[in-house]
Amino acid sequence: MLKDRPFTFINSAMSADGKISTKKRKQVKISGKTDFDRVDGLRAGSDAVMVGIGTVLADDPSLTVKSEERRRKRVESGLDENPVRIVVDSQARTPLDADIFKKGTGKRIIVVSRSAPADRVEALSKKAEILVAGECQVDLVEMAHGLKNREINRLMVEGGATLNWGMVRSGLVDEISVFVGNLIIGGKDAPTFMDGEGILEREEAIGLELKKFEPMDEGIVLTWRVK
Ligand SMILES: NC(=O)C1=CN([C@@H]2O[C@H](COP(=O)(O)OP(=O)(O)OC[C@H]3O[C@@H](n4cnc5c(N)ncnc54)[C@H](OP(=O)(O)O)[C@@H]3O)[C@@H](O)[C@H]2O)C=CC1
Ligand SMILES: Nc1nc(O)c(N)c(N[C@@H]2O[C@H](COP(=O)(O)O)[C@@H](O)[C@H]2O)n1
Repeated sequence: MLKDRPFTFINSAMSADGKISTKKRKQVKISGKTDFDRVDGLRAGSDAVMVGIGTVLADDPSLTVKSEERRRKRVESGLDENPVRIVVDSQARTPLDADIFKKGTGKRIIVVSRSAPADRVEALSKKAEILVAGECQVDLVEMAHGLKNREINRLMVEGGATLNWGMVRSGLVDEISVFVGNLIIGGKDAPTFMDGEGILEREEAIGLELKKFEPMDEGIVLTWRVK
């Protein structure tokens, strides 16, 4: 299976109660300085960094490598300054003035479904490569094959809650790293590390093997292998 798709890992930052934002669903700083630097290293070491359209609309991330030194090293080894930036966006809703287009150099891919409005796809195709996968919603397995065919061998997923779940549920994730910060956010409407549909029975749970735990800033980074 793995040879048909990239090695894929999710990185996220959550509160001690598992929230990745507040109920306002806007970007919240959970990581400390050391963790943000660790995340930057993960980005720099990846072929591509991917988010869902919910994260683009909520956070407007640039997903660039922040360290000049890391960007320089990438260029020295024949890569673009930034990994390919990917948005999973069934209906081609990515704003044309999103920061992923405005900030940093390098390739962008917008993954749309076959039902995405043609005019939106046309407009986005001037800013990014368009990868079509799925009928009404992006088919993540088809997408993963498409990314592998584009020589994306190491894929970093940076959320949000819905895409994280979709990727894990589709059996497309090899590893998870999560920074757990020293705060509680609460709220039933605040996004958690994994939202989506969830499961009904314990037997359906996705098993993990703990690989590493590392105190960082005022929290801890947990690294898990997905069984
Ligand atoms: N603390 C952290 O580390 C991070 C926090 N966040 C936070 O997370 C929140 C955003 O999360 P969320 O709203 O869940 O949005 P996501 O970024 O997870 O995007 C979800 C959207 O992706 C699209 N999508 C397309 N195909 C699929 C598929 N097969 N499976 C799943 N999703 C698919 C859907 O929209 P469509 O049908 O239109 O395609 C879906 O609504 C924000 O509050 C943000 O601040 C985000 C990243 C990291
Ligand atoms: N690792 C991490 N820690 C946090 O505390 C965060 N809030 C996030 N958010 C993610 O980073 C994206 C922003 O990236 P840029 O700084 O714009 O490059 C954001 O969209 C989330 O995916 N991550």
